[in-house]
Amino acid sequence: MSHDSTPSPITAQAGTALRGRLRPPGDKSISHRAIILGLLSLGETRIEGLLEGDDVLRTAAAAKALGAGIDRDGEGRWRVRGVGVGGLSDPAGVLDFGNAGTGSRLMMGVVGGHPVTATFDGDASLRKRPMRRILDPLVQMGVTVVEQAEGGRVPLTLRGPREAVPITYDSPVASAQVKSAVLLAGLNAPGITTVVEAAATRDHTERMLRLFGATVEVEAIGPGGHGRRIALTGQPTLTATDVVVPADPSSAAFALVAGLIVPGSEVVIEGVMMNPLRTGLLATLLEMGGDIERLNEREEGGETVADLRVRHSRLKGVTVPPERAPAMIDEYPVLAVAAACAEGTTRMQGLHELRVKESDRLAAVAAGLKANGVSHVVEGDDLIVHGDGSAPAGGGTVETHLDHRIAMAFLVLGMAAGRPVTVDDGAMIATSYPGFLSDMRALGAALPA
Ligand SMILES: O=C(O)C1=C[C@@H](OP(=O)(O)O)[C@@H](O)[C@H](O)C1
Ligand SMILES: C=C(OP(=O)(O)O)C(=O)O
Repeated sequence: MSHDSTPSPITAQAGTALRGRLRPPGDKSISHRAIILGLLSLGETRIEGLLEGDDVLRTAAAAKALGAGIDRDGEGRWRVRGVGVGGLSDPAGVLDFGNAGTGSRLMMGVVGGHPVTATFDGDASLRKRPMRRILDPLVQMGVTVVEQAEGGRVPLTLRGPREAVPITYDSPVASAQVKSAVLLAGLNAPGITTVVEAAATRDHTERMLRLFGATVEVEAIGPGGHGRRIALTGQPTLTATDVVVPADPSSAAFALVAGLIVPGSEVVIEGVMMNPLRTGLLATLLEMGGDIERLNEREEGGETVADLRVRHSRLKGVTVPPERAPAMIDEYPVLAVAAACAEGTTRMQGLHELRVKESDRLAAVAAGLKANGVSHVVEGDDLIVHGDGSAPAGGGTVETHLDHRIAMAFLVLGMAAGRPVTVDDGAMIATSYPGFLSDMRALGAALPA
């Protein structure tokens, strides 16, 4: 998403109850990976339900620049003709990933496993995000960082080695992006590339690699079996396959919380992916007393999905332990909104990774709560929100810092607050959920067209 244009503020206000059904867009993590593995396989991958948000469109453009043939057949229906592992060519221009951490970091892994040179860049938000976490393992695999902005940031240029070295990487951060970058680089390395993670993060890369024909062995390790050792056998022939993308639980989160906090609401959110490494918010909202039913569980695209029926509920404060963070890392902004409407104190612990997202989400959420009269405190890496069970005051303007989730979360707050809530810029919503405003309006939310 280029952000040279003037900001577009959006205001949400409390209105009638939310009612009806909605299907959130395709999962962003799976959408990026479907395009990337399409690029790295032989034959034509057909994707259904692809998220057509700006982040994913950037990944598609980068895949094309690296040699893939890409066609859009209709809404969410895409075809990718791959070049196979080892088949990438030098891109003609800079790979501009806009606002997308996932797209840029995973593609750094792809490029790093091939003897090609590519320059990565992005918007003002992406230019602030740490890339050393990706560059460190890639350098161990033989990649040369030709150029980089200060502190290991984009714009940066990578040159992959003639043959990547398979490594065992003990990841210092709980990050699916780091894990995925190493595994994707390992695809074109002879031998076994292993990633060890102390806490399991979303496993879409591992699952999809298998779907395309790679051998990936996964072992639960560490106390309580919460960690993972993932071993990929390098230089497989990946075969194009069909991918059906389930609805994104991180996008569903907004309607889910809105349904809980707007009085009188009853909403069904359809086809939401229930991968246990993505359901931390659901578990937390249930603990808070949320009336949420999991209906019609079924398999879609290799994942369990369910329809979620949510009704307005009296929520109570809870403690969210740090070990739950990987399973709900993108959902804390909207959980903070639920906490603002709950009775009692909600403690969200171990949120350090929130500081390196599209914005410093810990600071951005705290500032947004303050602007809207919600009592809270940040203690180290913990966010503590005090609610009294009544509607938050609202009336504030929230700075979104080019962060889609901050924008959507505070618009949800506005749907339940005493006075309207304005976000200073809604443009970034299109990176992950282009239909957000119209979907929420269809349920009855008082949002501008
Ligand atoms: O791998 C992925 O698709 C993602 C991993 C997470 O990031 P980290 O790996 O930085 O935790 C998450 O925040 C992001 O939205 C998507
Ligand atoms: C953190 C996110 O995405 P990314 O890292 O891909 O920019 C997100 O979507 O909340």
